[in-house]
Amino acid sequence: MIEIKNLSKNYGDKQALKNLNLTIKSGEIFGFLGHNGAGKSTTLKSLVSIIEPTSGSITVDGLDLKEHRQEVKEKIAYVPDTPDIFLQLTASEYWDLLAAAYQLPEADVAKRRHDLIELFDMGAHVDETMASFSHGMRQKSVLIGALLSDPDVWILDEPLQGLDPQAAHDLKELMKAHAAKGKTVIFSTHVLDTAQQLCDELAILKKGDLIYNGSVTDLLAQHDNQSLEEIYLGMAGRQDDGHLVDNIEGDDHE
Ligand SMILES: Nc1ncnc2c1ncn2[C@@H]1O[C@H](COP(=O)(O)OP(=O)(O)OP(=O)(O)O)[C@@H](O)[C@H]1O
Repeated sequence: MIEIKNLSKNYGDKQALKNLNLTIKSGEIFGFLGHNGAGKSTTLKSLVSIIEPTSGSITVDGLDLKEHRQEVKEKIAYVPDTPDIFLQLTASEYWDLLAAAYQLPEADVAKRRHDLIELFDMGAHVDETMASFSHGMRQKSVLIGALLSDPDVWILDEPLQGLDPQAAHDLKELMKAHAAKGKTVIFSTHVLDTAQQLCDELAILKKGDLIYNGSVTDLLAQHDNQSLEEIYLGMAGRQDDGHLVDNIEGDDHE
């Protein structure tokens, strides 16, 4: 279980996160939704200690992140929102580097590495550089690297971005299977269908504020016959009755 208490993050005088309180239970898929700049990546980066929160605390399975940083990090797989990293390395060198950093014995990791490469159809590309990859191939390489150590908690920032339909399907199945084993999957997405399909629980952020936390089922039940898109836009969206689109593509401009 992950507990986030009174978490705030300021960048200079910009408040990216305002007093966030959340409990994320093991065995569930937890999704973060929110417009660009709402604070999703800031939250996820705080959970993996990439950024230092301005205030508040995070505990993972009862361990305070500040006091047990290394121990907690070993439990976590993190996929950042951009896969443009270690571009000079081949995919194989990148995974070797991660296995060494996590001190994973070759014998333990070999089968999982092989299986992940096969699942994401990267076998023909292991000796090619990350720089030569398409966005989706880099994303697959980063996913394989993050999941090599078989950590309990997966924290995935827009993980489906750029994946082909097969890889997206496979990753969603992996996420469900991981949660079904009683482990934790946390991810952010802008794709509401994906959120509806996958999430047990949701947090919706708006300009650093938490505006909804609960199950997708409850959210849909509270809004008769509305789609998740309609509900989401009603809560987090702009109230402009469509005139901004008309300004650009309306009849007056024909
Ligand atoms: N390193 C930084 N320096 C200054 N401001 C930052 C920094 N990182 C994020 N911010 C600001 O913090 C706010 C939240 O950003 P964050 O990246 O968490 O949003 P997000 O919800 O992940 O957005 P997106 O959907 O576009 O990825 C934004 O206003 C952003 O400009």
